[in-house]
Amino acid sequence: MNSAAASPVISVSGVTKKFGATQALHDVNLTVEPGEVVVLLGLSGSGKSTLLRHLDGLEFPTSGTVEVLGSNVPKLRPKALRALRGRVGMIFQQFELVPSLTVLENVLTGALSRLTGPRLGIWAYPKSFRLAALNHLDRVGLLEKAYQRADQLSGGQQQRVAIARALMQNPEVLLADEPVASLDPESSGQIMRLIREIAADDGLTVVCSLHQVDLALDWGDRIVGLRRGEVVLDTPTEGLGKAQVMEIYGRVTTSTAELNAIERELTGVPIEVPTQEDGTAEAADTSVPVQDGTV
Ligand SMILES: Nc1ncnc2c1ncn2[C@@H]1O[C@H](COP(=O)(O)OP(=O)(O)OP(=O)(O)O)[C@@H](O)[C@H]1O
Repeated sequence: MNSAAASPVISVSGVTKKFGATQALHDVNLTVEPGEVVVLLGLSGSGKSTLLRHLDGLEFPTSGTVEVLGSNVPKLRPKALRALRGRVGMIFQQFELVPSLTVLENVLTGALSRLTGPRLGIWAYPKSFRLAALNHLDRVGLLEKAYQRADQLSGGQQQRVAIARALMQNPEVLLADEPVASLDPESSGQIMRLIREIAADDGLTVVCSLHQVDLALDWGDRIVGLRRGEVVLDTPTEGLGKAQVMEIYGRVTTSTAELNAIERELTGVPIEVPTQEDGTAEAADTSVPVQDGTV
């Protein structure tokens, strides 16, 4: 193996991010190796989007370093940052398609970082790009929808278009910010399977934020749990159970109400937490083994 292949794709070190008085990230460290499929797991407001946005240079750290594909992201000049973004595909909870454009043209916009000047209409793109876009639509199972307006598609179909658009960049890294939060369970499963399939076929490194423990355990190679901007869990999913994930979240909170809220949001089902007289949760049962927890 050569040294380039052994280098991490993502290396976040000591990153703190403040938005005014709000500390969105606190001393975050994260290393992602080539081909890894990592889930960022956490509640709303735990810092998942902020961390993902640092990886694409959409946010810059207040302190700490962010390296992606060998580049020190905050230090990049605009042209180099654009070039890096061309190697990093991103998909979002709300798909972010242009509703009035056809599916095909939406996919083609994924190639804009490789072209110069504005492009209006599919005929403004070189033939090789149009063929590539059709090929990507075929991969996500939407070839027959190529000439429909994007807003005529279901949510799951729109997310497929967004994936095809990201593929148009020929990315090396795929970042997905709650990609199934707006979808029903069946479409969610299909989209998550599709992302894994494409990641395996194309050798992509994936970092995907989710808030459902079950989905994260089923889907990722590794879970990185965020809580109030801090990494409280970083472990392979193999052999890891939901109880262990919850136990770690339990160990980093002291309030019963907060723990119940975490359980409800992460799983949809509140658990009974024994309370002490002062209303705080009893110390977590440390008899449950925790793998590599960094709480
Ligand atoms: N541009 C911003 N300006 C001010 N505060 C922000 C900004 N972006 C994020 N925050 C704050 O930073 C914290 C982390 O937010 P972030 O969106 O990263 O969390 P999240 O885990 O992705 O949540 P969600 O799943 O709801 O998107 C929150 O308190 C949020 O209000």
